[in-house]
Amino acid sequence: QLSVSLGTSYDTDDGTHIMSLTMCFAQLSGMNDNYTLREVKPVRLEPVSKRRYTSVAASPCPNSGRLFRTADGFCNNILRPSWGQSLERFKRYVKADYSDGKGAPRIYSRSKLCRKEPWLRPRRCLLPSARTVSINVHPPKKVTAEHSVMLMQWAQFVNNDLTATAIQQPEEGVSPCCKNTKKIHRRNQGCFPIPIDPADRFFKTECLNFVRSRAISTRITRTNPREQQNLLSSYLDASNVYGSDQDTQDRLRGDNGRMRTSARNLLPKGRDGDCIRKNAPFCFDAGDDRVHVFPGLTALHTAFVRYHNYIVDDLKQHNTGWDGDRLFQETRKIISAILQRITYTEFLPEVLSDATMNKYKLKEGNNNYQYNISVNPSIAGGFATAAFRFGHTYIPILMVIDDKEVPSRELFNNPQFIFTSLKSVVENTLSDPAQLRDRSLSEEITDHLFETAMGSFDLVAFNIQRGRDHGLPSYNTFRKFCNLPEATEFNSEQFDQTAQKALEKTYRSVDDIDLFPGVMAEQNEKGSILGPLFNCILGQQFSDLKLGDSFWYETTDSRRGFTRDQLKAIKQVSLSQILCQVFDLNRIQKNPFRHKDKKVRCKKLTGLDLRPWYEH
Ligand code: HEM
Ligand SMILES: [Ca+2]
Repeated sequence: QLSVSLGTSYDTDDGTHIMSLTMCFAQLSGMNDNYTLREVKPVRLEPVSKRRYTSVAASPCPNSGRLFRTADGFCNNILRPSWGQSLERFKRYVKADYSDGKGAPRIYSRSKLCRKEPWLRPRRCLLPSARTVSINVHPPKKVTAEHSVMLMQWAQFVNNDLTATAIQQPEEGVSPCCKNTKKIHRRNQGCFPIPIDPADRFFKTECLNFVRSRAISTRITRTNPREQQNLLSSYLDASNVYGSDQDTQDRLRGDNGRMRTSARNLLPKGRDGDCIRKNAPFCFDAGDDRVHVFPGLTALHTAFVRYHNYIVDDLKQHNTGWDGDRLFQETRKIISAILQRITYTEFLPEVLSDATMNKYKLKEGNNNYQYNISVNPSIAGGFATAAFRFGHTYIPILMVIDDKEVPSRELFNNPQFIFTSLKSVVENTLSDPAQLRDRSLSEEITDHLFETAMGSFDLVAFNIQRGRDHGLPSYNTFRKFCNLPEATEFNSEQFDQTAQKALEKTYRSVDDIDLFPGVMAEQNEKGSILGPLFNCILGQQFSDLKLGDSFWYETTDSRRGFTRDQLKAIKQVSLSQILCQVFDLNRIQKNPFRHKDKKVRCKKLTGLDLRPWYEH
């Protein structure tokens, strides 16, 4: 079923090849025959984050005059300039757990039961296949949520501002991965295929191809184990709109501070192989290359490029002395601030409990934001590889577009409806329900992800396998990190009865439970759609992203922040109002994340008052 052609690859400094996940999937699924990789620039082998300056004077970062964010996040922290910069390593909240202590995936059970004959050397048991965990612990169930598909889309849009893991290409001769099933568990190389049971409900192959994430360093030891690399600036800085490096930013920029667009004010034309182009005239270009993954996501990218241009056009009229650079940077700063504010004041309260919002100081303050230069704003593995993947549970089974039901499997990576029916995509992203946040996930993503004639994938199995690839410790280890009691038995009270049974059927030991299934199986915390461990990991990461960002929108540093009046104006804007404005809607829910919320006339919502930016 899966015959794989790996196409072109790019050599980096160290001779390995990297690409992002979408590219990898596109290739593995044979999405496009003439698929070629976007050029990947040579990558620093060693992160420079060990470098620490003890004084502002010694730091290479400017610290006077009017300051704007760099494209890649460099120098946001003037003493640790590479913290949060694109191409840096993921940080870890909990020490890595590799099966060889260095970099081989976590594959062995803690259980001692696998010695068949007592006189022989005990044999270590393997963990269950990630596909088996997916089938047993995350079966499909059709229950819709009070939340709209827009909540799922915002989560993904934010995610694509924060994290994209660099993927290694399998070595020549090793690919396709599945040809080497015999030794799969012992490999510390590019391939780590997911075994499939012959009785699998859907897949008829022996295994699913899986390419390991790129190791940031080739010098791996027990004290310096394998680490993964984030291709994005980790800051919530609208890098999904503007790119995570200067070249991408330059490519996306138009004249006079504007962003480039294409006919009918859509995103600019990108490279042919970046999407399924069957019925679309072209693929788009955007700050993050996963822009086509779902129509609502493409719509949000379109929304913020349009909004950028709207602001630039207004400021240009009033500040005739500003050149294109100034117009661009001032607007980019407003857009990043609005993205931060929507995320922390509109989105997070929908998913985290009030207690978590308070504990991690995630609520908007009153002129009392304190930047903390010793907080590392990089993304943690446990967040990217498990916790923030909670959004996958929300992916709908279908979407209504132009009054027709379209199964999600036909929407992945397919931009055709953006060209034909953008307004309908937006309206239905707002009014269609998301799937309920529970441990079940739809077959659209567990059997039919990125489906083509060549085959398809299981996203849940990938989440679990990715965790093992990254040496992510088990669920219980993270419970300990969060000061939560560890599960000692499968019938621990944080799981409901059916989840207990599913976990027990799948794992030999409670200490084997992978983070993703464990956290997904937890019962929700009061006032949250997520359990306590989710609340802790997400709370901690969003706290780091806020306290460790010297350009945080509420900063009182006059060189990096806004004036009082500007901030006041920013605090009037809402996601609903922006969507109304850029898509010319008539009515919308005040809360775009709840599909049943009462709709109001768009005219009633307050927009961004740009007068505080006018220079006269
Ligand atoms: C239409 C919906 C979506 C599809 C088809 C999709 C697909 C994928 C795929 C294929 C991966 C890579 C898996 C791997 O090999 O490790 C991934 C990663 C990820 N997804 Fe999704 N996803 C969707 C929505 C979401 C949503 C709503 C969220 C919520 C926040 C989310 C969060 C993540 C995260 C955090 C990662 C890891 C990113 C990285 O560091 O590389 N995804 N997704
Ligand atoms: Ca970013």
